[in-house]
Amino acid sequence: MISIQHLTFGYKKSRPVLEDLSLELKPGHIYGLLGKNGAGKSSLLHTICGLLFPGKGTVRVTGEEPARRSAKLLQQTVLLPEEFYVPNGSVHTYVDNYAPFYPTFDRALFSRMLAEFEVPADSDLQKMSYGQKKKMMISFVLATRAKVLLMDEPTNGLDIPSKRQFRKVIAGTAAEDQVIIISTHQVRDLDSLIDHVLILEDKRIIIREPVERITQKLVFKQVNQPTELIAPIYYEGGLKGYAVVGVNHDEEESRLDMEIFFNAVLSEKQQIVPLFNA
Ligand SMILES: Nc1ncnc2c1ncn2[C@@H]1O[C@H](COP(=O)(O)OP(=O)(O)OP(=O)(O)O)[C@@H](O)[C@H]1O
Repeated sequence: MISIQHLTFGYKKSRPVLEDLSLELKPGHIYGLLGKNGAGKSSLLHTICGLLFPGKGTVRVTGEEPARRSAKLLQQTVLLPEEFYVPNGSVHTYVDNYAPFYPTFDRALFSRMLAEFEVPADSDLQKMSYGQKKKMMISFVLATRAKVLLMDEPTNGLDIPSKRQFRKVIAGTAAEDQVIIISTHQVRDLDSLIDHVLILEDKRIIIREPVERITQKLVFKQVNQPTELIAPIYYEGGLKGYAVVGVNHDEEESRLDMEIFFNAVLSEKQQIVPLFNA
């Protein structure tokens, strides 16, 4: 569905943000895109939807180059940016104006999601809070039923019940023919939703793994002392003891702690990345 080969992109030629980045993404999955501030996550999402153009290499979405901005592809690729603009008017007016760009737009689904998020459909967009606008935009993006949904920090600004509703609506609408990429720093909001982890570091994707494979290779534990795990690769102390990551030598079952995994990968790249390339 999404095939990126040797992509190099930079706002200035002399300073690439993404360099020789290759990535294949398949439909039917929810990918969590993680990376430090400034790693290039938003730039990558903008390149996938054709708002930024590759300097070198190729980006293909359903076989087409997004940079060509064909109507057929634009109807099937939707980006929810981190910062977005809403025009004057009501939610109804917004849908009347923008839904026609998406032939698969599902108005009934949109109304159900607004109700789920408790956003009144007759609200004036300019009078809504940031969180309410965001929930309207999330509902719109999902209701397009587009094949490629790209969301940049979608849970920023959502209150705690809305984060739970967000997980519920995504889990309830994600389809087998869709690729969903969610760029986030709020991994704890989403770690039950994401089924593949992408880590962008050093201008390329250094981890692209299904959650099950991560927990096959690594074991995640909460312990009183880090030494309770033989040869831990990484640990972090907290109020309840230590979160520890080690090599899963004994095929132990554990639950992926995405935040600890991300920190472990960045801190112990040399040890962890080769485990997945083997
Ligand atoms: N419009 C722009 N012009 C010039 N440089 C830019 C522009 N947008 C982003 N950059 C630079 O490109 C790099 C990657 O930015 P990008 O927004 O893609 O990162 P990010 O991983 O999404 O960051 P964050 O997690 O902070 O949102 C940063 O060094 C940033 O300063």
